[in-house]
Amino acid sequence: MNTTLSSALSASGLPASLAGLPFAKGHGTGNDFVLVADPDGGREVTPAEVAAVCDRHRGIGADGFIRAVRSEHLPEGQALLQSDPAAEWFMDYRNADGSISEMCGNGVRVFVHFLLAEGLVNLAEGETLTIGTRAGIKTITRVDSGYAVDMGPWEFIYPDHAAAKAMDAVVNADGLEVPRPGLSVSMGNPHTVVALAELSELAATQLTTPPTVQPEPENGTNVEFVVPAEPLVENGVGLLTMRVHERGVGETLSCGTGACAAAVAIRFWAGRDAPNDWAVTVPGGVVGVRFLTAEDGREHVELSGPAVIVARGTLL
Ligand SMILES: N[C@@H](CCC[C@H](N)C(=O)O)C(=O)O
Repeated sequence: MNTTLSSALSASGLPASLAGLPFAKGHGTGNDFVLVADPDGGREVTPAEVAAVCDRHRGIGADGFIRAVRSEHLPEGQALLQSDPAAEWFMDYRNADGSISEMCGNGVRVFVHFLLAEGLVNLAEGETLTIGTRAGIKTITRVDSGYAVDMGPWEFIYPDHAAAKAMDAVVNADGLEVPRPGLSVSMGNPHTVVALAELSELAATQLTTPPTVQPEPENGTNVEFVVPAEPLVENGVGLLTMRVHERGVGETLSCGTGACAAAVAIRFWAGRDAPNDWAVTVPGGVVGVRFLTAEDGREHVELSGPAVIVARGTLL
Protein backbone atom coordinates (compact mmCIF):
# COMPACT_ATOMS: atom_id res chain seq x y z
CA MET A 1 0.00 0.00 0.00
CA ASN A 2 1.14 3.54 -0.73
CA THR A 3 2.11 4.82 2.75
CA THR A 4 1.87 8.48 1.77
CA LEU A 5 -1.70 7.96 0.61
CA SER A 6 -2.77 5.75 3.54
CA SER A 7 -1.34 8.17 6.10
CA ALA A 8 -3.34 10.97 4.43
CA LEU A 9 -6.58 9.06 4.91
CA SER A 10 -8.57 8.65 8.10
CA ALA A 11 -10.04 5.29 9.14
CA SER A 12 -13.21 6.21 7.23
CA GLY A 13 -11.21 6.31 4.01
CA LEU A 14 -11.89 10.04 3.59
CA PRO A 15 -8.94 12.45 3.51
CA ALA A 16 -7.77 12.84 7.14
CA SER A 17 -7.80 16.61 6.65
CA LEU A 18 -11.62 16.44 6.61
CA ALA A 19 -12.04 14.59 9.93
CA GLY A 20 -14.30 16.48 12.33
CA LEU A 21 -15.75 18.77 9.65
CA PRO A 22 -19.47 19.46 10.29
CA PHE A 23 -21.63 19.32 7.15
CA ALA A 24 -25.24 19.35 6.01
CA LYS A 25 -26.78 17.51 3.10
CA GLY A 26 -29.48 19.18 1.03
CA HIS A 27 -31.11 19.22 -2.38
CA GLY A 28 -33.22 21.24 -4.78
CA THR A 29 -35.47 19.05 -6.95
CA GLY A 30 -33.07 16.16 -6.40
CA ASN A 31 -29.89 18.06 -7.36
CA ASP A 32 -27.98 17.30 -4.15
CA PHE A 33 -25.20 19.03 -2.30
CA VAL A 34 -22.93 18.68 0.71
CA LEU A 35 -22.78 22.05 2.48
CA VAL A 36 -20.15 23.33 4.87
CA ALA A 37 -20.12 26.57 6.86
CA ASP A 38 -16.71 28.25 6.80
CA PRO A 39 -17.53 31.84 7.84
CA ASP A 40 -13.90 32.94 8.21
CA GLY A 41 -12.64 31.20 5.09
CA GLY A 42 -10.05 29.13 6.92
CA ARG A 43 -11.18 25.82 5.41
CA GLU A 44 -10.27 25.92 1.71
CA VAL A 45 -11.11 22.58 0.08
CA THR A 46 -9.04 20.73 -2.51
CA PRO A 47 -10.52 19.01 -5.59
CA ALA A 48 -9.54 15.63 -4.07
CA GLU A 49 -11.39 16.41 -0.82
CA VAL A 50 -14.52 17.46 -2.73
CA ALA A 51 -14.43 14.37 -4.93
CA ALA A 52 -14.04 12.10 -1.87
CA VAL A 53 -17.00 13.66 -0.02
CA CYS A 54 -19.21 13.62 -3.14
CA ASP A 55 -18.40 9.95 -3.90
CA ARG A 56 -21.76 8.11 -3.74
CA HIS A 57 -20.21 4.86 -2.53
CA ARG A 58 -17.38 5.89 -0.24
CA GLY A 59 -18.37 9.41 0.76
CA ILE A 60 -21.58 11.28 1.61
CA GLY A 61 -22.55 11.39 -2.04
CA ALA A 62 -23.62 14.55 -3.88
CA ASP A 63 -23.69 16.33 -7.24
CA GLY A 64 -21.84 19.28 -5.73
CA PHE A 65 -20.06 20.73 -2.71
CA ILE A 66 -20.92 24.18 -1.36
CA ARG A 67 -18.81 26.16 1.12
CA ALA A 68 -20.43 29.15 2.79
CA VAL A 69 -17.75 31.80 3.30
CA ARG A 70 -18.07 35.47 4.31
CA SER A 71 -17.35 37.40 1.07
CA GLU A 72 -14.68 39.50 2.79
CA HIS A 73 -12.51 36.38 3.18
CA LEU A 74 -12.29 35.49 -0.53
CA PRO A 75 -10.69 37.66 -3.25
CA GLU A 76 -13.71 37.02 -5.52
CA GLY A 77 -16.02 38.05 -2.69
CA GLN A 78 -14.08 41.20 -1.82
CA ALA A 79 -14.43 42.39 -5.42
CA LEU A 80 -18.22 41.91 -5.26
CA LEU A 81 -18.53 43.74 -1.93
CA GLN A 82 -17.40 46.92 -3.70
CA SER A 83 -20.62 46.93 -5.73
CA ASP A 84 -22.90 45.49 -3.03
CA PRO A 85 -21.68 45.75 0.58
CA ALA A 86 -24.77 43.76 1.64
CA ALA A 87 -23.54 40.60 -0.15
CA GLU A 88 -22.11 39.24 3.09
CA TRP A 89 -22.05 35.56 2.07
CA PHE A 90 -20.29 33.92 -0.87
CA MET A 91 -21.32 30.58 -2.37
CA ASP A 92 -18.07 28.70 -3.09
CA TYR A 93 -19.47 25.99 -5.38
CA ARG A 94 -17.64 22.87 -6.68
CA ASN A 95 -18.87 20.08 -8.95
CA ALA A 96 -18.71 16.48 -7.68
CA ASP A 97 -15.37 15.94 -9.45
CA GLY A 98 -13.85 18.88 -7.57
CA SER A 99 -13.96 21.33 -10.49
CA ILE A 100 -15.18 24.88 -9.96
CA SER A 101 -18.29 26.16 -11.71
CA GLU A 102 -19.27 29.79 -11.92
CA MET A 103 -22.88 29.18 -10.93
CA CYS A 104 -25.41 26.65 -9.69
CA GLY A 105 -29.09 27.58 -9.80
CA ASN A 106 -30.40 24.81 -7.55
CA GLY A 107 -27.35 25.18 -5.34
CA VAL A 108 -27.96 28.86 -4.69
CA ARG A 109 -31.44 28.13 -3.27
CA VAL A 110 -30.10 25.32 -1.08
CA PHE A 111 -27.21 27.59 -0.03
CA VAL A 112 -29.60 30.28 1.25
CA HIS A 113 -31.75 27.63 2.95
CA PHE A 114 -28.58 26.34 4.65
CA LEU A 115 -27.59 29.85 5.82
CA LEU A 116 -31.08 30.18 7.32
CA ALA A 117 -30.98 26.74 8.95
CA GLU A 118 -27.56 27.52 10.45
CA GLY A 119 -28.86 30.83 11.84
CA LEU A 120 -26.33 32.75 9.73
CA VAL A 121 -29.00 34.95 8.09
CA ASN A 122 -32.62 35.91 8.71
CA LEU A 123 -35.02 35.93 5.80
CA ALA A 124 -38.79 36.11 6.18
CA GLU A 125 -41.14 35.24 3.33
CA GLY A 126 -41.16 38.08 0.80
CA GLU A 127 -37.75 39.39 1.92
CA THR A 128 -34.65 39.40 -0.28
CA LEU A 129 -30.99 38.68 0.29
CA THR A 130 -27.97 39.29 -1.96
CA ILE A 131 -25.15 36.78 -2.09
CA GLY A 132 -21.86 36.55 -3.95
CA THR A 133 -21.13 33.87 -6.57
CA ARG A 134 -18.43 33.45 -9.23
CA ALA A 135 -21.12 34.60 -11.71
CA GLY A 136 -21.63 37.84 -9.76
CA ILE A 137 -24.14 38.97 -7.15
CA LYS A 138 -27.50 37.19 -7.08
CA THR A 139 -30.67 38.39 -5.38
CA ILE A 140 -32.81 35.74 -3.72
CA THR A 141 -36.37 36.18 -2.50
CA ARG A 142 -37.97 33.77 -0.06
CA VAL A 143 -41.34 32.73 -1.51
CA ASP A 144 -43.99 30.29 -0.29
CA SER A 145 -42.75 27.47 -2.55
CA GLY A 146 -39.07 27.99 -1.69
CA TYR A 147 -36.84 30.63 -3.24
CA ALA A 148 -36.87 32.80 -6.38
CA VAL A 149 -33.43 33.78 -7.65
CA ASP A 150 -32.67 36.65 -10.01
CA MET A 151 -30.03 34.87 -12.10
CA GLY A 152 -29.21 38.03 -14.06
CA PRO A 153 -29.12 38.39 -17.86
CA TRP A 154 -28.61 35.40 -20.15
CA GLU A 155 -26.20 35.51 -23.10
CA PHE A 156 -25.47 33.57 -26.25
CA ILE A 157 -22.01 32.00 -26.04
CA TYR A 158 -21.52 32.64 -29.78
CA PRO A 159 -23.71 35.75 -30.29
CA ASP A 160 -23.24 36.28 -34.05
CA HIS A 161 -23.59 32.65 -34.95
CA ALA A 162 -26.64 32.03 -32.75
CA ALA A 163 -28.60 35.05 -33.92
CA ALA A 164 -27.97 34.28 -37.57
CA LYS A 165 -28.61 30.55 -37.56
CA ALA A 166 -30.67 29.80 -34.44
CA MET A 167 -28.23 27.01 -33.64
CA ASP A 168 -24.48 26.96 -33.22
CA ALA A 169 -23.42 23.44 -32.21
CA VAL A 170 -23.81 19.82 -33.23
CA VAL A 171 -24.57 17.48 -30.34
CA ASN A 172 -24.48 13.72 -30.24
CA ALA A 173 -25.30 11.28 -27.46
CA ASP A 174 -25.68 7.52 -27.21
CA GLY A 175 -29.26 6.58 -28.07
CA LEU A 176 -29.85 9.46 -30.50
CA GLU A 177 -30.37 8.25 -34.06
CA VAL A 178 -28.57 11.23 -35.58
CA PRO A 179 -26.57 14.19 -34.19
CA ARG A 180 -28.74 17.22 -33.35
CA PRO A 181 -28.34 20.99 -33.60
CA GLY A 182 -27.78 22.81 -30.31
CA LEU A 183 -27.74 26.39 -29.05
CA SER A 184 -25.01 27.52 -26.65
CA VAL A 185 -26.28 29.75 -23.82
CA SER A 186 -24.45 31.22 -20.85
CA MET A 187 -26.20 31.59 -17.52
CA GLY A 188 -22.86 32.58 -16.00
CA ASN A 189 -21.91 28.94 -16.64
CA PRO A 190 -22.01 27.29 -20.10
CA HIS A 191 -24.93 25.29 -21.54
CA THR A 192 -25.75 23.69 -24.86
CA VAL A 193 -29.47 23.10 -25.44
CA VAL A 194 -30.88 20.49 -27.83
CA ALA A 195 -34.59 20.24 -28.66
CA LEU A 196 -36.11 16.78 -29.18
CA ALA A 197 -39.55 16.16 -30.65
CA GLU A 198 -40.77 13.28 -28.49
CA LEU A 199 -40.61 12.17 -24.84
CA SER A 200 -39.73 8.67 -26.11
CA GLU A 201 -36.61 10.12 -27.75
CA LEU A 202 -35.70 11.85 -24.47
CA ALA A 203 -36.09 8.55 -22.60
CA ALA A 204 -33.93 6.72 -25.15
CA THR A 205 -31.05 9.21 -24.82
CA GLN A 206 -28.21 7.66 -22.83
CA LEU A 207 -26.41 10.07 -20.54
CA THR A 208 -24.12 7.67 -18.70
CA THR A 209 -21.40 8.77 -21.13
CA PRO A 210 -20.99 12.50 -21.84
CA PRO A 211 -22.63 13.84 -25.02
CA THR A 212 -20.25 15.27 -27.62
CA VAL A 213 -20.62 18.94 -28.55
CA GLN A 214 -18.96 20.50 -31.64
CA PRO A 215 -17.69 23.14 -31.19
CA GLU A 216 -17.44 22.72 -27.44
CA PRO A 217 -17.20 25.94 -25.39
CA GLU A 218 -13.65 26.54 -24.13
CA ASN A 219 -14.23 25.29 -20.58
CA GLY A 220 -16.67 22.51 -21.39
CA THR A 221 -20.45 22.68 -21.22
CA ASN A 222 -23.57 21.33 -19.55
CA VAL A 223 -25.91 19.71 -22.10
CA GLU A 224 -29.71 19.91 -21.88
CA PHE A 225 -32.06 17.73 -23.93
CA VAL A 226 -35.49 19.35 -23.99
CA VAL A 227 -38.93 18.31 -25.25
CA PRO A 228 -41.37 21.22 -25.68
CA ALA A 229 -44.99 20.28 -24.83
CA GLU A 230 -47.56 20.08 -27.59
CA PRO A 231 -49.18 22.62 -27.42
CA LEU A 232 -46.22 24.53 -26.01
CA VAL A 233 -48.21 26.97 -23.88
CA GLU A 234 -50.94 26.26 -21.33
CA ASN A 235 -52.54 29.10 -19.34
CA GLY A 236 -49.76 31.45 -20.43
CA VAL A 237 -46.99 29.13 -19.23
CA GLY A 238 -44.53 27.39 -21.57
CA LEU A 239 -44.08 23.72 -20.69
CA LEU A 240 -40.81 21.85 -21.13
CA THR A 241 -39.46 18.45 -20.10
CA MET A 242 -35.69 18.21 -19.73
CA ARG A 243 -32.82 15.88 -18.93
CA VAL A 244 -29.31 17.16 -18.37
CA HIS A 245 -25.72 15.96 -18.45
CA GLU A 246 -23.75 18.26 -16.16
CA ARG A 247 -20.13 19.23 -16.66
CA GLY A 248 -18.08 17.82 -13.79
CA VAL A 249 -20.91 15.59 -12.55
CA GLY A 250 -22.78 13.43 -15.11
CA GLU A 251 -26.55 13.11 -15.41
CA THR A 252 -28.33 14.80 -12.52
CA LEU A 253 -31.98 14.86 -11.46
CA SER A 254 -32.16 18.61 -12.01
CA CYS A 255 -30.12 21.63 -13.07
CA GLY A 256 -31.39 25.13 -12.32
CA THR A 257 -29.09 27.02 -14.69
CA GLY A 258 -29.85 24.28 -17.26
CA ALA A 259 -33.61 24.88 -16.91
CA CYS A 260 -33.00 28.61 -17.47
CA ALA A 261 -30.86 27.89 -20.56
CA ALA A 262 -33.51 25.49 -21.89
CA ALA A 263 -36.23 28.15 -21.54
CA VAL A 264 -33.94 30.74 -23.20
CA ALA A 265 -33.30 28.48 -26.20
CA ILE A 266 -36.88 27.26 -26.72
CA ARG A 267 -38.25 30.80 -26.31
CA PHE A 268 -35.69 32.01 -28.87
CA TRP A 269 -36.65 29.27 -31.32
CA ALA A 270 -40.38 29.79 -30.69
CA GLY A 271 -40.17 33.49 -31.63
CA ARG A 272 -42.10 36.59 -30.71
CA ASP A 273 -45.23 35.08 -29.20
CA ALA A 274 -43.38 32.83 -26.75
CA PRO A 275 -44.37 33.41 -23.11
CA ASN A 276 -42.25 34.84 -20.31
CA ASP A 277 -43.24 32.13 -17.80
CA TRP A 278 -42.01 28.57 -18.08
CA ALA A 279 -42.39 25.38 -16.06
CA VAL A 280 -39.52 22.97 -16.62
CA THR A 281 -40.10 19.35 -15.59
CA VAL A 282 -36.90 17.50 -14.73
CA PRO A 283 -36.51 13.95 -13.35
CA GLY A 284 -36.39 15.41 -9.81
CA GLY A 285 -39.41 17.73 -9.97
CA VAL A 286 -40.43 21.06 -11.53
CA VAL A 287 -38.69 24.44 -11.49
CA GLY A 288 -40.07 27.77 -12.68
CA VAL A 289 -38.31 30.15 -15.06
CA ARG A 290 -39.49 33.72 -15.68
CA PHE A 291 -38.13 36.42 -17.99
CA LEU A 292 -38.46 39.94 -16.66
CA THR A 293 -37.10 43.40 -17.27
CA ALA A 294 -34.96 44.29 -14.27
CA GLU A 295 -34.18 47.72 -12.79
CA ASP A 296 -31.03 47.88 -14.92
CA GLY A 297 -33.30 47.83 -18.02
CA ARG A 298 -31.97 44.44 -19.13
CA GLU A 299 -33.85 41.17 -19.48
CA HIS A 300 -33.10 38.94 -16.49
CA VAL A 301 -33.98 35.30 -15.85
CA GLU A 302 -35.63 34.36 -12.55
CA LEU A 303 -35.43 30.76 -11.34
CA SER A 304 -37.77 29.47 -8.65
CA GLY A 305 -38.05 26.18 -6.83
CA PRO A 306 -37.77 24.37 -3.52
CA ALA A 307 -34.76 23.82 -1.26
CA VAL A 308 -34.45 21.15 1.43
CA ILE A 309 -31.90 20.23 4.09
CA VAL A 310 -32.15 16.50 4.85
CA ALA A 311 -29.30 15.81 7.28
CA ARG A 312 -26.50 17.19 9.39
CA GLY A 313 -23.41 15.28 10.41
CA THR A 314 -19.69 15.26 10.99
CA LEU A 315 -17.11 13.77 8.64
CA LEU A 316 -14.99 11.05 10.26
N1 LIG B 1 -26.69 21.84 -10.98
C1 LIG B 1 -26.37 23.19 -11.16
C2 LIG B 1 -25.22 23.50 -12.11
C3 LIG B 1 -23.89 23.07 -11.48
C4 LIG B 1 -22.68 23.51 -12.25
C5 LIG B 1 -22.48 22.78 -13.55
N2 LIG B 1 -22.27 21.37 -13.39
C6 LIG B 1 -21.30 23.42 -14.28
O1 LIG B 1 -20.20 22.85 -14.30
O2 LIG B 1 -21.48 24.52 -14.82
C7 LIG B 1 -27.56 24.09 -11.33
O3 LIG B 1 -28.58 23.79 -10.66
O4 LIG B 1 -27.49 25.11 -12.00
